[in-house]
Amino acid sequence: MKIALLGYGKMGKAIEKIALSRGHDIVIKTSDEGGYDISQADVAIDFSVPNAAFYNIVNCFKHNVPVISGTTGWLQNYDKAVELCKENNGAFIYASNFSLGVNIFFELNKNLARMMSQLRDYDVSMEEVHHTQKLDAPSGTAITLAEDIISEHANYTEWKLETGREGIIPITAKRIENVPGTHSIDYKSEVDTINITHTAHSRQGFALGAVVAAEWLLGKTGVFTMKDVLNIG
Ligand SMILES: NC(=O)C1=CN([C@@H]2O[C@H](COP(=O)(O)OP(=O)(O)OC[C@H]3O[C@@H](n4cnc5c(N)ncnc54)[C@H](OP(=O)(O)O)[C@@H]3O)[C@@H](O)[C@H]2O)C=CC1
Ligand SMILES: O=C(O)C1=N[C@H](C(=O)O)C[C@H](O)C1
Repeated sequence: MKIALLGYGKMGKAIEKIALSRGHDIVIKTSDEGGYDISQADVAIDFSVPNAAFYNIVNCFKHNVPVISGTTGWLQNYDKAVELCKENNGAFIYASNFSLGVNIFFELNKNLARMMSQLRDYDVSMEEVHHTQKLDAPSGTAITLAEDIISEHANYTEWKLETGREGIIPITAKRIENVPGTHSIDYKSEVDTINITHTAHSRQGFALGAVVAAEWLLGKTGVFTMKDVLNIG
């Protein structure tokens, strides 16, 4: 596959290594908005910055190039991207987290939330920890986890980056040098705490998931998620 890397930072470089090891070619690697011909690529992988992702994705739709995006912090435009994908008969996968481990963790989180919904003595809270260069907070993964709890748990309708109030999931975002990504969910009562945590040891899991998603998307049209790619849940 000829791959365009839209965003050649920490993730772009990790994806390049894995893509090459799986026999793919990198035909574009860019950290700019333009100055390349996207139609040279069979597939594009966008890991850029929040204010660039939407443009990069829509540019792929316009040139009939399937696109994977892992960029977080641009989701106010996600519905518009889906609409434009359909209008252009394009192919698109966004995931807040491409790693297999986190996608299993997403399922665990939903199942746990469903069970805890019966137990009114427990309050939920979430913590995410990432490296200090991260531009967005809370992380995209934390937002997915919180939205999944809201959809499964009768007590919660919102999340906020603050301490808890009735009906609100409090999320704490910490920034510590070199942490690839840790997400932790606590259900706390007076007598005990139930905790589930996912800890990424490197960026390799995110990068492998993105390349696997790109391989899966080639030749398809439509809007998909990692659940479709991994066939889990
Ligand atoms: N979904 C997932 O599994 C994961 C998602 N992420 C997300 O991916 C994104 C990138 O992460 P990471 O690689 O760590 O960040 P980096 O800051 O290391 O890389 C982002 C790159 O994008 C470049 N860039 C800036 N503007 C544009 C543009 N218009 N088009 C293309 N590239 C541009 C930046 O260039 P410059 O430095 O010159 O501005 C930089 O090289 C973040 O949103 C992060 O949250 C990260 C890991 C996993
Ligand atoms: O910026 C990062 O590094 C990461 N971003 C994603 C997010 O916002 O959830 C995924 C992963 O946690 C690493």
